[in-house]
Amino acid sequence: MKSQKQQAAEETLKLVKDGTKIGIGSGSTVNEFIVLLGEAVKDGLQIQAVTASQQSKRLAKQHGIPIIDFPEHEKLSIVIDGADEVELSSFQALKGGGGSLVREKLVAAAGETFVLMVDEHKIVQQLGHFTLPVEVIPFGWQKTAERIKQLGGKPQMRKGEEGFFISDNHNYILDCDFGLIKDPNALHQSLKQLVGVVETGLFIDMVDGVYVAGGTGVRYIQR
Ligand SMILES: O=C(CO)[C@H](O)[C@H](O)COP(=O)(O)O
Repeated sequence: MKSQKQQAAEETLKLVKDGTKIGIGSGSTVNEFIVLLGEAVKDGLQIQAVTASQQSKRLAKQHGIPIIDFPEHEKLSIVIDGADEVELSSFQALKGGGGSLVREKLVAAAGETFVLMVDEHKIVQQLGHFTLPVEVIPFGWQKTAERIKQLGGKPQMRKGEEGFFISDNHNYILDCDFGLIKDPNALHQSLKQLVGVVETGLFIDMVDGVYVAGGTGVRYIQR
């Protein structure tokens, strides 16, 4: 039997059109999508893809998907990604559980359409059950953590296999508990103003649609 992640990935694949350039995010749901996309490429689908993480790039290459560098001047027709939480009344999303939030946001911003694939437990009334990943510059990170505390967050350094987790951009991730987030945009703006913060996992006004997989199948919710 197919998992909810596989079902969501299968539906999302139908949005990928022949002859286009697409963006691919990261995470376990995206991994399912990459496997299916690889099969479609073997069956003749012609696409080129930009990946938002080294891990997605490796997997995409293994599955025969043609990879291109980040496009400087062109738009990607669609960008597909997973998420840790989505709030559907305003279509704000929280991402970065896999630590690739900066590149995911850059790739998403280059897309004409940005679509998420999630299973239903990731749909929330208010973001913030999942701690908010914030990518920070390693230099002086303790001071950056102090500044985040002054905004009301409880930052925890993310750990990797050996010591601190290091992002693809050679930065650290602070997983910050702000409780339930009443105003995601205001929090995102406040964090972005702090010295040492590179990016937050709040994806504000970026999401165009969400495939939600649940017990009764997959539904598409358009913004
Ligand atoms: O933001 C992400 C990685 O930085 C992922 O999209 C998010 O963590 C969801 O992952 P998964 O599909 O494994 O649940």
